[in-house]
Amino acid sequence: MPPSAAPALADVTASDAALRRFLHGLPGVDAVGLDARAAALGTRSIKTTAKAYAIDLAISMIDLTTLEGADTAGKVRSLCAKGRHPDPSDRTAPSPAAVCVYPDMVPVAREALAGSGVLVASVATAFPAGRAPLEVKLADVRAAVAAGADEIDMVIDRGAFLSGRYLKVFEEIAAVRENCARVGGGAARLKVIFENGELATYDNVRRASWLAMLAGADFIKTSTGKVAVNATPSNTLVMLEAVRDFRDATGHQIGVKPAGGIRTTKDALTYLVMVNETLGDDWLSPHWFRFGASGLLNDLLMQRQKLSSGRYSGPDYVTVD
Ligand SMILES: O=C[C@H](O)COP(=O)(O)O
Repeated sequence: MPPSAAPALADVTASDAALRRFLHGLPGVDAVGLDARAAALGTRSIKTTAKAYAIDLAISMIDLTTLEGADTAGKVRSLCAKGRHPDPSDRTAPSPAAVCVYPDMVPVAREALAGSGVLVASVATAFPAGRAPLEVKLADVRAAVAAGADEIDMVIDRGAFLSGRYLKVFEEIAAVRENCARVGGGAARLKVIFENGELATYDNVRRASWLAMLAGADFIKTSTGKVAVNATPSNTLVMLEAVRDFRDATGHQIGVKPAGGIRTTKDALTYLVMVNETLGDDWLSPHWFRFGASGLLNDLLMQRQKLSSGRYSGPDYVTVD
């Protein structure tokens, strides 16, 4: 429980039963209204001047990701080079927030990004399925942190969540958080991935959001990018509302990271409009909002070039993805 959590929330994690009562007592999500709201926000138009600003903001919010079994040190180095200088012809192009890799690639990314200001994020906890004993998951986290990860992206135990064992999920997140501590002080920021596509209902997404925030998540993240349904405007909107309500209740601000399947500038701008309308300026920074994406950066760079030069340079021009 965050230290200054409101007294009304102080007891909700004391037992499985209390946690279940609390999570099932949250207001139900009106799925029809939610989908309509998310769709309406997607139709907003943005002025050209605001668009240039929004594109740069979106670039700065990317966790530039490669999470493939076939990843090599060479591929990770190329991605990091792109993170340092996304547009070699225009040094004013901002860098993404982080490069996100598997734990064994953290030392490679750490070295390649040294001094760049681009963070190293690592998935951990037996990503993406999370099917391993807790000790194995915690060792995964410790190894990534020891190798220099600035951020850890963990997956929740969806089997436990879906069978109502909320306290198990809570305790696992809390244990991972403890293991994010760095020797010598400080801690990696913790992003908690729900895999919304497996949670089946928006009510479950809302419950998972509160559960993760109560357990000490710094960020809540929609998806691994490895299942059929990943981030959607609707399931992200549920999470935006949850972080808003959690801050109202506790004073703690939590970040949000939609991930998986976000590939176009139009998609990214839809999410930024949603953040702005739901949460306002306080979340419009890479510290509080991220896109987990492998292919979004190139489209944003192409749109950025189009805005400044009036023409597209084409996908080959913006290099590796
Ligand atoms: O967390 C990031 C996702 O794994 C990236 O998914 P994507 O390849 O669909 O962009």
